[in-house]
Amino acid sequence: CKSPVDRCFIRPRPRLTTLPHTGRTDVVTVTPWLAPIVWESTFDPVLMDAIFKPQNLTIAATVFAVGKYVQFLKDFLKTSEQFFFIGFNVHIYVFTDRPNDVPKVQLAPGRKVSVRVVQSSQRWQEISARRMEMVHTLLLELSDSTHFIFCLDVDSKFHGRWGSESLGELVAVVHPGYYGNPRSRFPFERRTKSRAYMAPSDGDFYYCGGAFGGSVDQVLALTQTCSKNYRDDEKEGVEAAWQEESHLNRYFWENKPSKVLSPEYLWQDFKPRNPEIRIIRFSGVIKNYAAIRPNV
Ligand SMILES: CC(=O)N[C@H]1[C@@H](OP(=O)(O)OP(=O)(O)OC[C@H]2O[C@@H](n3ccc(=O)[nH]c3=O)[C@H](O)[C@@H]2O)O[C@H](CO)[C@H](O)[C@@H]1O
Ligand SMILES: [Mn+2]
Repeated sequence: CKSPVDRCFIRPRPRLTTLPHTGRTDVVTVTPWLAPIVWESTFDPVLMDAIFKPQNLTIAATVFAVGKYVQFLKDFLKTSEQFFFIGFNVHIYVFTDRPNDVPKVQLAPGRKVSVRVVQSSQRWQEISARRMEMVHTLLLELSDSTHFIFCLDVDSKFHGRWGSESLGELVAVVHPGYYGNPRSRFPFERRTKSRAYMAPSDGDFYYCGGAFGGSVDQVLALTQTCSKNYRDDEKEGVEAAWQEESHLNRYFWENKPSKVLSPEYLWQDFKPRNPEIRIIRFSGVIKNYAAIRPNV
């Protein structure tokens, strides 16, 4: 047998009438609109890479490190070298107001970091929310040679594989804080005056603002809508409960993600690991908000 793709002919074939031995029965693995929900043991990483690697894809990632958040870059970049799309072309775009403080991290062949200088703000809410329009501007400039993009929080580290299994046209990550809660407890924007408004009966999952992605075209559309809605709210003196995360959730309600990533793809270090979380791939570090944000 020549390639890992061929290997699927010699490994035990899944039988449709019995639960596959590689599947999961303790968690939901498909949405009601038939998008996969990616958990450990629902995919074969060797097979997935054998499908995607020959396509010579370039994966972009954006990360913002404004003000004191530059301190998170070193671990973010170093751990991305260990776990994020290993063996693919990866281009990480760092947006910062402190370009001289961006650490030099040793990169494997095919991997690149670019720095883009952005303005700071006196409010962390604005720094976080304005990411949408800056990502949108970046995407307008990218050539056809970039295929997929992920937009990630910087205050985080990779701890496990994040690879080709996460690729899709429109990719959302379920927020680690709310996946056990009923819809009524999701912290959606509930005021009708905001464009991020969600009615009590609305919502599939509560998705996180700290990680999302998809094809360049799909993320272009997403960032255009979310940044416009944030700006239009702002003109009327309205800021959604969780800024761009609220607008993102509204967007994913109207535009269903084609792939959903489980909270393995954005955990939080302060949370104990629940039994269904067999691997933590990416996780937010514990931080002292008062010490690192420009406002409280
Ligand atoms: C895990 C997760 O889903 N986190 C989301 C959550 O809070 P978080 O508490 O995780 O927000 P945060 O403090 O990490 O801010 C979001 C991101 O904005 C950037 N930043 C923020 C402040 C600053 O002074 N400098 C700077 O660079 C940085 O990339 C940071 O990772 O809610 C926010 C809503 O506003 C965002 O949706 C975050 O993505
Ligand atoms: Mn964060």
